[in-house]
Formats: sequence, structure tokens, C-alpha cells
Amino acid sequence: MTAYTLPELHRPPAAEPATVYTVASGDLRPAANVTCWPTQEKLESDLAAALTDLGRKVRRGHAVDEAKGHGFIDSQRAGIEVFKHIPKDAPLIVVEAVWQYSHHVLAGLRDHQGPILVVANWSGEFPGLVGLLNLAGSLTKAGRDYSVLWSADFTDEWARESLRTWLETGTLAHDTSHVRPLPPLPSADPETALGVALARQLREEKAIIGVFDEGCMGMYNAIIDDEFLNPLGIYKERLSQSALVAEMKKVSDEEAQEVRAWLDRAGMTFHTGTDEATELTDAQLLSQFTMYIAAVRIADDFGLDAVGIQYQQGLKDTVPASDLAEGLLNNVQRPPVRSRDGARELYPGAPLPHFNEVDEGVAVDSLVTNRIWTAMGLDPATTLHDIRWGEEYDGRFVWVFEISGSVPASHNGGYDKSYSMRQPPMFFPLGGGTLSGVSKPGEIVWSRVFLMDGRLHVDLGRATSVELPEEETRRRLDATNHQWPIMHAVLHGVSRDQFMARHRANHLNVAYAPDAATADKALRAKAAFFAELGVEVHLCGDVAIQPQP
Ligand SMILES: C[C@H](O)[C@@H](O)[C@@H](O)C(=O)CO
Repeated sequence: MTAYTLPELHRPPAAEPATVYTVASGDLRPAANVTCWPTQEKLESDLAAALTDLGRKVRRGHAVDEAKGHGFIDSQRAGIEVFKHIPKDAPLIVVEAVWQYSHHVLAGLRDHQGPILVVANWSGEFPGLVGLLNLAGSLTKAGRDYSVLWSADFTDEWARESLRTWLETGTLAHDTSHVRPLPPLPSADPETALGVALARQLREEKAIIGVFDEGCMGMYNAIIDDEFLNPLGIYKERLSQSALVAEMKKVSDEEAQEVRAWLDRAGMTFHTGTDEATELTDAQLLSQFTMYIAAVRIADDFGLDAVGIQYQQGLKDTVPASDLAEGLLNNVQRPPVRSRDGARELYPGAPLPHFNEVDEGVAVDSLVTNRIWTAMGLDPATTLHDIRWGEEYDGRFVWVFEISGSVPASHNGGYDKSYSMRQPPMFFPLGGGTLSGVSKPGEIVWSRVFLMDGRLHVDLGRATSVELPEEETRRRLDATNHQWPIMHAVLHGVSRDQFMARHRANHLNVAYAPDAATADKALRAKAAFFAELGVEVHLCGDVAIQPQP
């Protein structure tokens, strides 16, 4: 017996028979949740129709908040409270038509004992597929079993049958036969030797990635703990976005104007106006150039090899978006930045790899790519993209890879083919411009570093960035976010559904090579680099791993 009053443990309700529970994780930004809500409602009603046809009742795990104007779980606390009322062993579907912050639902999903399915609408309108893929990556890192499914409106046979399978068995397996382990690489191969040597150099000499505000975008999968990172020779310098803003205040307007003048001379187009609330203004751009200079100076202060700005929470309410700075950092040709005393040019003639959204899987990848591509004399400009959506064109499935703000200008074919547009107000109230364009046609290596089963893995594959007619490019931009940079990508030997089933992140990395043979070589060097670091390497689709005579 005890004199203490012990807390009474909360008991979740029992599951109702033949009932599927649903939850919807949302953004942390109210404007995004309100704007995207009608699309989410449509997806939920499409899914409910399919589930009803399959003989199930659908119970939404949380109410729509009329005062807020949406029905999303919009914080971690809200998610924890919602999950208290969801039967622990019930079948549960996370329904996503929007970009969502995975940590809103992670606590509940970690403990949930019933089968979990994450679904999204096959649509480019909002980043729902991107949200699904982030949650998938996060659940994979957390070691929680789950299944995934996507459909335009859940009326197609494939989606209905898949739903039936999941309802009956609690799991849904997709074809991932395009993935195979890396075979032993020939040691006499020069690319293998290069990859191994560069990996040993990294582990021995070490590198630092600067992390401005880790994890505040809810991307749990994007946080790689030091225990996994340090054995590769990579260490984090933890930085605060407030220090970035403080440093921006020390940059003079003249210095920022020089960046603008450099870009104007290089032929970049800025779509400007005068209405701060809806248009890109010269003042917003000036602030973004100030950030570019400040970021390089901080990187120099700390001796960073790569840098990542989290860019959403906090920063978007303080200054215009960081995207333009990020795109500039990733390019070889970029406006010069000098030390505060003017004595030194910082990181001259080289990119300072930037991992957007502080995705640390991207950080590792960018660092590795930068070293290999530089050693091979290739353009080391690399970027991540969101896996946003895609559709067939002319008999091929062409992905819309579209990161939410910036790519290095060389990917668009140069600054004269790049442009900047205002970020959508619902995401970025203080505006700021993108570094956008249509990715040039060419051969690329794609990749993704991710955490699974308590260790680091990397998926590697080949793809071609293809040219589409202008009307089709326009259609794809208008069907998504036309302000953002787009790549029309055809993956080699990987179908749409195989890719969706396997990919463990909302992002993937891309880097160009001048031709297919060089891309194959660079991929081989990359595979060797990662294998030497002890990362488990997987080859996806058609990858020519044997050196060609
Ligand atoms: C602005 C959007 O919320 C983006 O941040 C989102 O779509 C992503 O890019 C996620 O990777």
C-alpha cells in the first residue's frame, strides 16, 4: 500500500468491429493547413468510399476544428492527445494530401499496435506524396512496420485490391525487385580506387556539416544521430538560425547589392513587383543576398564543409525565404563573398554544398558527391529534389522532381536560364524568391542516404533528365508549384510504384554527368565510397556497375 496518489493510466477505447480509423497529419503553418484542407477532404471522402465498398466503417480519429478551418493534426501535442482516443489495436490509416510534419503523429504511431497504412492522393496539387514519403522514411528510421498506398482517387482496381489486401492481412507488400545489394567491386577499377581513397580521406581528415536548427521541419528521418555520422568522419556543428539573422545585420546593403548586380550581369531573371504580401520585391531579394553572404561567413568561421538551413519555422517569420541563398551556395559559379575585413574571398571557385531543409541524409550525400565529382573534374553542383509527382508522357513515366525553392543554376543550364519568383504566401509570409528553372536534359546519378534497421543505407540509381515540350512543362508546373524548380526525370529500370514502395524519404539527390558512361563511372565511385565508409549500398534499377572495357 502507498499513501501516494498514483496516476490512473489512461485506457484507450476498444476497437469497434469492422472499423478503420483515420488520422491526418498537417503542416505546422496554419495558412497551409487552411489552404490545403478542401483537397484533403476530397481525398478522405474518396478513401472512405473505397473502404465502405470493402465493407468497413470509417471513423476519423479526430474532429475538424471549425474555428481553425481545417481538420489536420497540427502539432505534436495535438497528435499525442488524438492517439489517446484511438484504439491501440485498430487498423489505422494516415491520410495525406499535403506536406505534413511527421513528428505530429510519430509518438502515436510508434506505440500503435494495429496495422498502419499511409496513403496519399496521386496528385501534384499539394505535396501529399512528399508528405507520405517523409512519414515512410520516419517510420522506417523508428523501426515501426507500416504499409503505403497511393491512388488518384481510390477508384482504380489496383488501389482497391491493395486496400482489400491490407484490410485482410494487415500488410501490403509491393514489388521492390529492382533493388539489389552492391556486388564486390573490382579493385583494379580506377573509379573504385578513387571512391575508396576519398572515403579514407574523409574518415581520416574529417568534415563538418553546419546544421542550422536541426529537425524543426518535423522530418525525423532527416536527423542522423552522431553515432551514425561520426564513424564516417562527419561531425555536426550545431548552429542557430538566430545567429544567421544576427550575422545578416552586419552585412551592408552595398555588399548585398553587389550580389544582385552580379546575378543581373549573369542574366538571371527576377520576377518582381511591389506588393510585399504577394509579390517578390527588391527589398526581399536584398535580404536574401544578405543571408547568402552571412551564411558563407558563418561557414568560414566554423570551417564548414557543407551547410543546411532549416528554413521554415522561425526563419520564415523573421526574414524572406532562404532558398535563393541555398541555390547560390550549391553552384560553382556564384557571386564572390569576402571575409568581413575584405581580405579573403571565401570558398573561391567552389560550391559550399547546401543541404536544404537540414536533411542530413542529403548532407552526407552532397559531401560525398562533391568530393567525387570534383576529383573526376565534373560539375559538382548537386541538389535534392522533392519527389513531388509524375505522369506518363509519350509512353514513359516522367517524374516531377521539384524542390520547394532552389537548385544550383548550372542544373538549369546557367543563370541566364534561371529565374526567381516569390515563394507562395501560404508557406512564406515574408516572401523571398526562388532559384528556379527547368533542369537541363542530361544523364544523372540519383541517390538517397537513409536510416533503416539501426544503420545507414544508400540507394543508388541512374536516370535521365529529359526535355519535354514547353506546353507539357507548363502543364506540370501549373499542376504543382510553378514557382519551384522542376526536373523531368526518367528513372532507369525503376517503375513508378517500385520507386514509391522502396523510397525512404521525401527527397532524393541528383548530380549530372556529361554522358551516360561518365555517369556510370561516377556512380561506381560513389558506391565504392559509401561501401568503404561502411554504409550499406543498394543498387536500384538498371545500373551498369562493371567497368566497360
Ligand atoms: C514549402 C513546403 O512545405 C515544402 O517544405 C515541402 O513541400 C517540402 O519541400 C518538403 O520536402
